Amino acid sequence: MSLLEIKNLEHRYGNHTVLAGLHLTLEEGEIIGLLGPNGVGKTTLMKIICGLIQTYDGSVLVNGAPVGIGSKSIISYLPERTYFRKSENIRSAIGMFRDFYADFDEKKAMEMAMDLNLDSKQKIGTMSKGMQEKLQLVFVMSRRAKLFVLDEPLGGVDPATRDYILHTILSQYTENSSILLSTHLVHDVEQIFDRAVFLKNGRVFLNEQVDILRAETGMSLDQYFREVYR
Ligand SMILES: Nc1ncnc2c1ncn2[C@@H]1O[C@H](COP(=O)(O)OP(=O)(O)OP(=O)(O)O)[C@@H](O)[C@H]1O
Repeated sequence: MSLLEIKNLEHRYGNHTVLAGLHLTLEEGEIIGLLGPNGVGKTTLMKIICGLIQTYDGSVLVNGAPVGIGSKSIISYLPERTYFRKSENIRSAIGMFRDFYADFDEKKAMEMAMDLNLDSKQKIGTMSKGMQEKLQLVFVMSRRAKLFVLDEPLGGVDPATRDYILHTILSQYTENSSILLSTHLVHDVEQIFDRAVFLKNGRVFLNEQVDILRAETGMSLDQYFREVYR
């Protein structure tokens, strides 16, 4: 059974078709880069996988079952925008996550937050955008999920912190979990990808192991990305 099996997925916003017969199968134990230019449909696809968009045609199976309560319990999702309440601090947010997710590792979350020099008593609303994004990632990665869906986890953070975050992502990842990660920072992130999925015209244009891609094209993933979307 595949971790993710998508067949003939179609989604439109009004008259605007974004996903047009997309097929994608992913197995467990991989870090997958979901790549493509602005507006190609990465966030839309992630929201469908995570059950936030329910209006679509086609079939989406997570661990063999349709998207629903079961799939939500094994997916940890980092949305493109943070969703903390501004008045809470790290401690109270940890309490909320603990109540919400049975697989949330509170100790790990606090350790990672301290590693990132976040102050557990500071109100989240007074943290900078980058700090809030780091915190959100810490929480999302502190679940023992089977599939992590990370929408642009590095968007707002400084280059030094990117390395810590990549390290965090790698260290939380186990052989029977997978990570689907979208980013425009292909050069910075390609070292951690096992597989790259390129979207184009509402479909999967390419789904290949990154090592094979590099060997076959003689290019880095970043160079190949620029070629494809030139
Ligand atoms: N709520 C919405 N209503 C109407 N159109 C939308 C909505 N959300 C997204 N779209 C459109 O759907 C298309 C795909 O958007 P989506 O956010 O999935 O792309 P993306 O690949 O994640 O882009 P980016 O890399 O810029 O984040 C875009 O043309 C966008 O304008």
